[in-house]
Amino acid sequence: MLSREVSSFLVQQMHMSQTAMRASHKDFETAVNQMKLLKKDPGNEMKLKLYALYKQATEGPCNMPKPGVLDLISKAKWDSWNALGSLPKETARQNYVELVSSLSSSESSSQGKPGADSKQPGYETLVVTSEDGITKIMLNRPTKKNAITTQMYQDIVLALEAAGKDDSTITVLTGNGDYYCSGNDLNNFTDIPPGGIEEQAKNNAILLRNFVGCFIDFPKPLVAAVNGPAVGISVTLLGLFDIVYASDRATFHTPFTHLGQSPEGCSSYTFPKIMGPAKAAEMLIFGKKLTAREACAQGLVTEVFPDSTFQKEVWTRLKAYSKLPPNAMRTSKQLIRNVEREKLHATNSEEISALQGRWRSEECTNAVMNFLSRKVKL
Ligand SMILES: CCCCC/C=C/CC(=O)SCCNC(=O)CCNC(=O)[C@H](O)C(C)(C)COP(=O)(O)OP(=O)(O)OC[C@H]1O[C@@H](n2cnc3c(N)ncnc32)[C@H](O)[C@@H]1OP(=O)(O)O
Repeated sequence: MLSREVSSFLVQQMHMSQTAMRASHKDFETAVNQMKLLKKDPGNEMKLKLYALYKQATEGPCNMPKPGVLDLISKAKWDSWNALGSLPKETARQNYVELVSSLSSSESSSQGKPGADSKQPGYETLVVTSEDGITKIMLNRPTKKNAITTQMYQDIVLALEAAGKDDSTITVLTGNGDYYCSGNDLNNFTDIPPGGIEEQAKNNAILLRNFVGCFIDFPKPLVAAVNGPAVGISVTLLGLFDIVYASDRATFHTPFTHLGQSPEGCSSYTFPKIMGPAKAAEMLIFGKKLTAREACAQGLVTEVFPDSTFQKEVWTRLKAYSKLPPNAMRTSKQLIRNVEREKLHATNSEEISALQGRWRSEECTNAVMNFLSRKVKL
C-alpha cells in the first residue's frame, strides 16, 4: 500500500516538474470571470482579500494616497491592498486564482447538502475543552506524535475561530502523549487529488495560508504548553504565540532543509526578530535542534518547567492569569501584535509561495519518500 502511494506520488511529481506551476494570465482571467458566477456572497473579509490580490496582480504594489479615516470602505480596501507590500504580481495572480478556486469548490461541494453551513464540527483528532476561563485545544493523535493531517489543519482553524469568540479569556494549544507535535503529517503529500500534484500544492497553499493567518489574527492571549518534543510547523508557529511554556523534555526542531523544504509559520520573520539572525539561521537553514533551556535562552520559550511538575505548574499559573480583566488583556495583546500584523500576513504569503516551489522539487520528493518508506527518521 505504502509503496503504491509512494510511486503514485513520484509519478505525479515528475509530471508536475514538467508543468509550469504559476497561474497564467488566462487562468487569472478565468478566475475573474468565475468570481462573477459565484452564487453565495463570500463575505466582506474575503472580498477585501480578493480585491487586494486583484489590484496587486494588475497594478502592482499600492501607491495610492491613503483615503481619509471617514471614507471607511475605501480605507478598508486601501489597507488590504497596502498590506500586500511588495508581493510580486505573479504571486498575487496565483493567490487570486487559488482563492477563487477554493470558493468555487466549497460552493459546489456544499450544494445538495441541506444544512451544510450550520453543521457543527466534530473534532476527530483534537480535544477542545473550556474551563476556568481557559479554552484548551489539545492535539490528540499521540500514536502519530500528533502529526498534523489536512483535516487537523482545518479543525484547528475552526477551533481557534470558536475560541476567539467564546467566553474564555485565554486559549492554550498543547499535545496529548509524549510529543507536543511532530509537524506536518508527511502522508499529506501522498493524498493526491484528481487534479494531480498541481491541485494538491494549490490546496495545501490555501490551507496553510488560512491556518497561519488564523494564528496571526487570533484576538486573545494565546499560550503554547509544549509538553514534549516539537517539530516543523509546530515550532515555527511559536513566534505567533504570546506565551510559550515548555517541559524540560521538550526539544525544538525545524529540519526544513533536510526535508527539501523552507520555513513557514512566519518564522523567517519572527525567528530572526526573537533570537537574532545568526541563531535563527542555525535553526531554519541548518536544522539545529534546541533543547527547552536553549530555546528559552534564545527567547523562543517563556519559561521551562520540570517535566514531572509541568502540567500542575502551568495550569496553576494559567488559571491565575485567566482571572485578570479580559478586555485589558485583549487590548494589550492587540497593541503588541497590530504593529506587525500586515508584515506577518505578507511574510506568510511569501513563505507559502516559496514552499510551493519546494513541494515540487526533487529534494522534497526524495525526503518525503525516504520517510514514508521508513528509510529515514529525523
Ligand atoms: C498542508 C501542508 C502544510 C505543510 C506545512 C509544512 C510544515 C513543515 C513541517 O512541519 S516539517 C516537519 C515534518 N515532520 C517530520 O519530518 C517528522 C517525521 N517524524 C519523525 O522523524 C519521527 O517520527 C519522530 C522523530 C517525530 C519520532 O520518532 P520515534 O522513533 O519516537 O517515533 P516513530 O517514528 O515510530 O513515530 C510513531 C508513529 O508516528 C508516525 N509519525 C511521526 N511523525 C510523523 C509525521 N510528521 N508524519 C507522518 N507520520 C508521522 C510514524 O510514522 C510512526 O507511525 P507508525 O507507527 O505507523 O510507523
